[in-house]
Amino acid sequence: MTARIIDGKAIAQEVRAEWKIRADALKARGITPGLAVIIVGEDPASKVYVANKVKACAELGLHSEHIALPADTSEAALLAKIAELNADPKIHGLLVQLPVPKHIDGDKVLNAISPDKDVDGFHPINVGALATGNMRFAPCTPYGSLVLLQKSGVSIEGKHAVVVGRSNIVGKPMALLLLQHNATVTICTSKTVDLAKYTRDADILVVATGRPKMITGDMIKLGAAVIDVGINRMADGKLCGDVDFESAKEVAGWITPVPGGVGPMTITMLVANTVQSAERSAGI
Ligand SMILES: Nc1nc(=O)c2c([nH]1)NC[C@@H]1CN(c3ccc(C(=O)N[C@@H](CCC(=O)O)C(=O)O)cc3)C=[N+]21
Repeated sequence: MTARIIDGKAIAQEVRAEWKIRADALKARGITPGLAVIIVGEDPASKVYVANKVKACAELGLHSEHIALPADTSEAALLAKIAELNADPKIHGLLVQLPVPKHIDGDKVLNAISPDKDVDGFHPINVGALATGNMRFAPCTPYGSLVLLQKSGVSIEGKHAVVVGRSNIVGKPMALLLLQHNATVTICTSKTVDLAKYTRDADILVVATGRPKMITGDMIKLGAAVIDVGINRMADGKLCGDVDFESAKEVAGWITPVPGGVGPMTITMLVANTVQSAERSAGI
């Protein structure tokens, strides 16, 4: 068997076109959705992310601002910038690129972002809203992964979904979203004893561990849908996922590539959340 490759770039384009209609409707009413991204310090990986995000905002005709602060920016100065953007009516979505430098308390930063502009969905109020099924902003990577499954025709209800990785930004919210869609959900961690026992039982397998190629074909159920959230840069400069694509594609029913899988969808859902936030602020 050879898996159907889930084309994240193509699906991202399709979803962006849907959101462009909504952005255009807002602009017709004189409201341009606006996104602000704050980056503290230099991180080579964030350059691609920022470049792709700028492109997506431009495609949809959104207003976007990039605030690049030096690595030695104080916590107080960062919190002041967040307060300024919280109060800025041109800005409907605001995020601080993670991780922040060690001298800054990341939780304080997430708490400072207005829950109404928190397009990452990382503020405790929005985390709680997702956990109780009253979703406001779904975190972009899990949200994008869910849309990839839906657009690929993978059924979720009643299926066994296994999420490997329990981070606050991917694993935990992914598990909650799948649960919301009536999957039977198992969350595994790097400490899980006999991980393959769980992954081999997964109809839907989402991998977000940050460990290159740790899931191999022999750990996957025949016909499973495999979503690879990992983006690892190898010594040769090439990107690879947390799944060993070559062996996995022989067993899986569907699989996302890296790059060109979850990454483009993360950006798309960030833009979608920004448009949704602007709609909400306009009372739509
Ligand atoms: N507050 C916050 N929110 C985030 O959403 C966030 C963050 N911080 N910190 C960094 C990570 C990383 N991230 C990526 C999103 C898309 C691609 C992406 O577009 N990848 C493409 C291109 C990859 C490449 O060519 O390098 C792909 O996978 O095809 C990459 C990385 C969002 N992040």
